[in-house]
Amino acid sequence: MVEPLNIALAGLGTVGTGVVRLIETNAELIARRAGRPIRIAAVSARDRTKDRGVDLTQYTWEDDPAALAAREDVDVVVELVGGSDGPALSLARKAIGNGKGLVTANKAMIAHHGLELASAAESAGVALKFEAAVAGGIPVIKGLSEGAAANKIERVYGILNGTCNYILSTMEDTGRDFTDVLEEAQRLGYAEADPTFDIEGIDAAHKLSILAAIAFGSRLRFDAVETMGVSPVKAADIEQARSLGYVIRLIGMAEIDRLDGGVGLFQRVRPHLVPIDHPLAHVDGATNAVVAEGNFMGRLLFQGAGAGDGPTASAVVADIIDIARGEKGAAFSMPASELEDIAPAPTGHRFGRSYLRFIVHDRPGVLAEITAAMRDAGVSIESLIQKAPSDDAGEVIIAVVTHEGPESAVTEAMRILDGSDNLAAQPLVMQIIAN
Ligand SMILES: NC(=O)C1=CN([C@@H]2O[C@H](COP(=O)(O)OP(=O)(O)OC[C@H]3O[C@@H](n4cnc5c(N)ncnc54)[C@H](O)[C@@H]3O)[C@@H](O)[C@H]2O)C=CC1
Ligand SMILES: N[C@@H](CC=O)C(=O)O
Ligand code: NA
Repeated sequence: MVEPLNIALAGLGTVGTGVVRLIETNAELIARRAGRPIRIAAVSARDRTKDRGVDLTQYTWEDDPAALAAREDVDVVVELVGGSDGPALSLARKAIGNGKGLVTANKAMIAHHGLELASAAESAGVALKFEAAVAGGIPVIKGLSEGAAANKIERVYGILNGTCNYILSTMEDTGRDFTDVLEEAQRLGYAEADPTFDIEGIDAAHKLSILAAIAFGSRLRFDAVETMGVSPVKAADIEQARSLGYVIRLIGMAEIDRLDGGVGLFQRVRPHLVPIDHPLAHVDGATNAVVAEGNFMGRLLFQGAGAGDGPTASAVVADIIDIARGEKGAAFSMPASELEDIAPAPTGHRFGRSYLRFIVHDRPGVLAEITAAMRDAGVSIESLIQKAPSDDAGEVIIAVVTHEGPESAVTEAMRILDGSDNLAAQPLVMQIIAN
C-alpha cells in the first residue's frame, strides 16, 4: 500500500476551490502520475458556512490557517490566502519551520519574502514551489528553471496580468467602458482581492521580479521595478493606437543592462504599444504570454491562461505532484545563496520609439509649444495626429509617435512641457515594442 501525500489547503476562494475540484476530478490520474494518491487532510478559510460549490464535509476544518502547519498528518501546506504579509506569511514560515513542503500561488508574498522563504526551505530540506504565482496556468517557472536551465538568459518580457489584458483587449474589441470590464474580470475570478494591484501594475511587477530572479539568477528586487498601470489609458488611446497599427498591452520587461561597462538589472511594467503583427498583439482576454531569450535556445514563447480557477489550480497541483514524486528542486532555479545581487540599472539607458498623448486646450500655439519642446529636447517626430474634439469641451487630443531615440530625450521634453497651461491633462508616454 503506497502512502498518500497529505496536503492542507489554506484559502478556499477562486484558486482554493479550483484545487479541491481538480484533485477530486482527476484523483486517479494524478495518483498514477505522482506515484501515490494526493489526500486533502485539512482545509481552512475565513467563512466555514459559505457555499463554494464543492463538498468540504469530508475534510477536517481549521478556523485558524496557522493550525494547518502544526498538524502531524500534513506533509505539504498549500497557501492560497493571498497578501504579502499577514496570515499567508506567518503560515508559510510556520509550515517550513515545521518541516513541511510549501506550495503557494502568492506572488505578492514571494516577491517580498521569496529569498527568506527559499533559504528557510533549503535549510529545512523541504520544497518551496510557486508555479501558479507567475502567469497562472502557464508552466513558465518550470520552463525557465528546468527546460531552459542550460541557457544564459538576459531578457524576459511579456503580458503578466490577466485582468489588465482582459480589460485592454475587451475595450479594444467592444468599445466598452473600463469600469464595466473591470467588474466583469472580477466576477470571472481574474482580479486580486484588491484590484488596484492589477490595474496599477503592481501584480505584474510582483511576477516580473520573480521571473527575473529565476531567469537571471539574481536576487529578487521588487522594490526596483519601475511600475505604471493601465488606469491612465483612455479609450481614445486604444482607438489612436489602432489607427496607427498597434494595440495597447501592459508589458513587463526585465533585462540585464551591460551599458557603461557595468551590469545592471532593468525591470519595468508599463502599458506599451505593440505592433499588430507582433505575437504579443494577439494575446487577448485573460491570456498571458512570456518571451525569454537564451544564448543557446534562442527565443521561447510561453502562452496560455494567466488567471482563473482551473488554470491556476492546474499549476498548483502540478507543484504538489512534483513534491509527491520526491522532487524538491531549487525555488529560484539555483540555491538561494548562489543568487547574485545585481543593482538596478541606471535610468536613461533605454532607447526606442515612443507614443506620446496630449490632451490640450483647443487654441492657437498649442501645437507649436509641443513641437518646440520636442525639438529642444532632441526628440525626432515620426508622425503626429491631431484629433478634432468629439464634444464641445474645447479639448483636442494630439498623439505623437517618435523616431527611435533615447527615452531620456522624451523625458526631457515632458519636463519642458510640465505645468504648461495649454495641457488639459497629464500627458501619457508609452513605449513602442520593437518587432
Ligand atoms: N484568481 C486568480 O486567477 C489567481 C490568483 N492567484 C493568487 O492565489 C491566491 C488566492 O487568490 P484567489 O483564490 O483569487 O483569492 P480569493 O479572494 O478568491 O480567496 C482567498 C481565500 O482566502 C481566505 N482568506 C483570506 N484572508 C484570510 C484570513 N485572514 N484567514 C483565513 N482565510 C483567509 C478567504 O476566505 C478565501 O477563501 C492569491 O495569492 C492570488 O494572488 C494566483 C494566480 C491566479
Ligand atoms: N489578478 C491576477 C491573477 C493571476 O495571477 C491577474 O489578473 O493576472
Ligand atoms: Na505559472
